[in-house]
Amino acid sequence: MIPHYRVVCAIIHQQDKILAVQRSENMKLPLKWEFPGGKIEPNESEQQCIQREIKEELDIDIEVLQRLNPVLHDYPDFSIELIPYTAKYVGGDLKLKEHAQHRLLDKHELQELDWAEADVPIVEEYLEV
Ligand SMILES: Nc1nc2c([nH]c(=O)n2[C@@H]2O[C@H](COP(=O)(O)OP(=O)(O)OP(=O)(O)O)[C@@H](O)[C@H]2O)c(=O)[nH]1
Repeated sequence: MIPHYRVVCAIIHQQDKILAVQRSENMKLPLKWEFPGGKIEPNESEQQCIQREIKEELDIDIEVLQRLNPVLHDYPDFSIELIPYTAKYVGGDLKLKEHAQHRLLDKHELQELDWAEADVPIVEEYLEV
């Protein structure tokens, strides 16, 4: 059986821009772009998970806004349920703890990135909102 993960990610707005982060070479899905987030731990709510992961990975504070539709995706060696939330940047200086780089993008630039496959439908749905 391949592992299945429940992963929460945040589409974070900072003024008119949206934050995207690039996975580093030594992570799974190397150099793919994603929304920051991570696996839900036991006894943790989705909202607690996203707050914790954003603090750990980026050291910024966010306000969680709206849950969007989850995506089920099968990668060759694991499967995920990826649950996106929109969120607003509230404060703190962004420090990348795990990722290779970050970009703040206009909405129309999002589709230019090489997204992790599970994120593609999320970007598409977000652009329709
Ligand atoms: N955080 C996040 N993970 C995503 C996204 N899209 C996507 O396929 N994933 C996958 O979901 C998995 C879980 O995320 P994670 O951020 O906790 O993974 P991790 O650092 O523990 O990876 P690792 O197992 O290599 O240490 C990762 O393998 C990642 O590739 C996304 O938009 N955000």
